[in-house]
Amino acid sequence: MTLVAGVDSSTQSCKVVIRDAETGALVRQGRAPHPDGTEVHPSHWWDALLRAIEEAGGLDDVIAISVGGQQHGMVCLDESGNVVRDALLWNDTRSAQAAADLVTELGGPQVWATAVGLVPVASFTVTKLRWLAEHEPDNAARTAAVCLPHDWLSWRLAGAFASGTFSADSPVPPLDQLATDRGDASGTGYWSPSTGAYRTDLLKLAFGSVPLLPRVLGPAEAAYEGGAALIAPGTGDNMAAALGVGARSGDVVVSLGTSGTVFAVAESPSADPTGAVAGFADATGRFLPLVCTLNAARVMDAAARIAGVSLDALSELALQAPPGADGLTLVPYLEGERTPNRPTATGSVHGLTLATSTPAHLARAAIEGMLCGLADALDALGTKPERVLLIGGAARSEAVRRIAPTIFGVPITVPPPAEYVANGAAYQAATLVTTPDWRSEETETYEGDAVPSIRDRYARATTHILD
Ligand SMILES: Nc1ncnc2c1ncn2[C@@H]1O[C@H](COP(=O)(O)OP(=O)(O)O)[C@@H](O)[C@H]1O
Ligand SMILES: O=C(CO)[C@@H](O)[C@H](O)COP(=O)(O)O
Repeated sequence: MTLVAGVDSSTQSCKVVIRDAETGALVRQGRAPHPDGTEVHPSHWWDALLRAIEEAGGLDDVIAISVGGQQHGMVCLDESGNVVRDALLWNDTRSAQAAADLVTELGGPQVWATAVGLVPVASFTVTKLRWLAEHEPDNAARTAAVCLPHDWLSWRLAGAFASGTFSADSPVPPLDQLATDRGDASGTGYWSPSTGAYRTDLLKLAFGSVPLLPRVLGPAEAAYEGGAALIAPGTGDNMAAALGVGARSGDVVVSLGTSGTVFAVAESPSADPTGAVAGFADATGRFLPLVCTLNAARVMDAAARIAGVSLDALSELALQAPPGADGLTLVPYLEGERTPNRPTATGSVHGLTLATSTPAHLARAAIEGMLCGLADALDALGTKPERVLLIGGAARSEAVRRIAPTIFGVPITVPPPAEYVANGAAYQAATLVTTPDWRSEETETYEGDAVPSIRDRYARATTHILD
């Protein structure tokens, strides 16, 4: 059996799957948590990856590996390859003003959308670099190279394979060996999906100089060869999820992880001047228009904490309340929000009465509020899906699966719970060594009558938000 490994280094944890390259059969897996917070030293991701690899039984028998990683995080390296400061993550909103400034300086949202397929908001790397230049000029001056979480982990893996040392002290390769892929590069704000080239002029506008950037690889190009295993180009976690779930034309994927994302596979690049849709590239040579919210699975974590129950109990409670929770409406801007662009917004609860002041109503309102944000995202995407696939940690909740059709107004297809980002990365690794024939597993379909009043009420509630 020929084995490949796939890694999902996402916001909350690192997961590793080891699969048969030919059939995709799962052989072993492991996981380890990441620390909380929106700025994290990348060494924590490396430690978590090493622990997840160990739990997955090691890589000695693996011939290729690929890393899918949380998008947009700013990893700055000095000339020796040391990390300059903690990485600012996709959900860190301190660069909101930098984003607004950059939009104005280049001539408005349309110019950005045409240039790089997206309009800057705090999530994107380019705005974090502007923040760094303005607020930490010494760190900016020490920055010799900038890369993304998956680029950095792949580069560290290359050093580990080359030296045979998988530890905190594994040597690192030279900076000019850093590599990335189209998918993750398209989330920086200084790489154009339509031309396939860096826009170093935009990086210079933001940062004042142009540090070394990773080479951008095509889907079938190995990033590193010569060690004990090939290292595939890797990609952003959403691009890897699209691969893992086998997304095809006509599909829309709704992913409920730390972020909520709604995306589709497209044949041509997109440029949305409203900024709602980010016109990313994907990991197959095509494109991945995507809408992202900052508030998804953790809204349920928060509701469970308030109610003092487990996630499973929260799910059961939510199904005890009626659709619409008798008017209790929760706007889940617990981390600010990205779509709509409300970086300083806070969450709110509307419609409290004696009758709606129950844990069951709160549970239902939390799930409905989270899903309403994603239903708005689906509208913004503007495609009429043939299938809506629901994945991510919160898709494990029975209440989420059953409530989703009432909010989205379409049937929802739910693949078996699995690590689709890690699976997609493993699939990418398999393509380096074989022509994989991975069968997709049976899906379940959830249907239910749409209840438009829930979204109407939610829309009204979003106009009464405190910053
Ligand atoms: N049964 C469940 N019901 C609701 N939420 C769940 C359930 N299982 C896991 N989650 C949530 O899913 C989230 C992790 O999902 P995941 O897709 O792995 O996130 P990420 O990729 O952003 O790290 C956590 O917030 C966790 O609480
Ligand atoms: O910023 C985005 C997409 O643009 C997020 O989707 C990140 O890629 C983080 O993903 P998760 O950790 O929630 O999977």
